[in-house]
Amino acid sequence: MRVSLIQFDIAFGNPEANYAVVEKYIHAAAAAKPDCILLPELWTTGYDLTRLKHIADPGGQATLTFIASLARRYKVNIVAGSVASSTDGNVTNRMLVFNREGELAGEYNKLHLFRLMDEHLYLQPGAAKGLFPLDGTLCAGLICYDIRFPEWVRAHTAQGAEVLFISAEWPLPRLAHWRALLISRAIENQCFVVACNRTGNDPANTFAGHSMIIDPWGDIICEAGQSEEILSGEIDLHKVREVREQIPIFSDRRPHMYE
Ligand SMILES: O=C(O)CCC(=O)C(=O)O
Repeated sequence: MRVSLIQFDIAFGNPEANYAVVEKYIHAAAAAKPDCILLPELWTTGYDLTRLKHIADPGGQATLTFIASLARRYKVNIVAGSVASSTDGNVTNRMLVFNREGELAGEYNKLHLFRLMDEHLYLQPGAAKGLFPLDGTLCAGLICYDIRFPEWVRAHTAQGAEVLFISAEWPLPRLAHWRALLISRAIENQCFVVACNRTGNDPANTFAGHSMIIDPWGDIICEAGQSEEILSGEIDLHKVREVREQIPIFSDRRPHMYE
C-alpha cells in the first residue's frame, strides 16, 4: 500500500481557501498513484473554535461531496482527516473516509477532546470506534489527542486493525511527545502508524509538522520536516503478521487482569 500524507498550513477559519489548497495537493499527490491519501485534523476551519458553529460543515455534507468526487476522479482511497461537522447546533470533530469509488467507507468522531485547547467547550465527543476497511485491510482512524490514550488505540487493534491513520493539529512545544507516542503506539500494537499533522501557525499556536509513517517494529519509514509537503511511503502489510508472530503480544495479553 502506497500512502501519501498532505501536511499543509491550514487557513484559519476559511473553508473555501482550504478546499482550494486541498484540491491542488490531492491533484499533485495523485500523480504518484498512491493507494491512499491522508489529510490533517480540522483542515477546513483550523482551530477557529469561537466561530466553529457558524463555519462548521452542516452534516459534513460539503466535504463529503467534495472529497468523494476527488476520490472517484483519481481512483484513490482518501482518509479525509477531520472536519468540524454540525448537526442541530452540535459540532463534532469528524473523520471521513472514502474508497476509490468515492463511497463513504467510514467515519469517526473524535472521542477525547483536548481541554488545553478548549475543545471540550465547543465540540461534542464521539461515541463509536473508528474502524473501516480499505482495499480489504482493517484500519482505524484516530484524531490527535486520542494517541495519548493507549487503551483506546488497543480497543481498535484488538479488533484486528493493522493500520492506524492519525490526523492531527499537534503543536510544536510537544513535538517530542508526538514522536514518542506515535512510535510507542506502533510498537505496542505491532501495526503501521500513518500520522498526518498540520504545519504553520494559527493565532494561538505554532504547529509541529513531522508527519510520519512508522512500521510495526517501530522503525520510521519516512518523516516530514516542519514545512508544507506531500510525504509518501510504502507499507508492506505482511510486516504486521511477521512482527505479531515473532512476539505474540495479542496472544499473551491478560485482559482479565487489566481492570
Ligand atoms: O495532546 C497534545 O499534546 C496535543 C493534542 C491536540 O492538539 C489536539 O488533540 O488537538
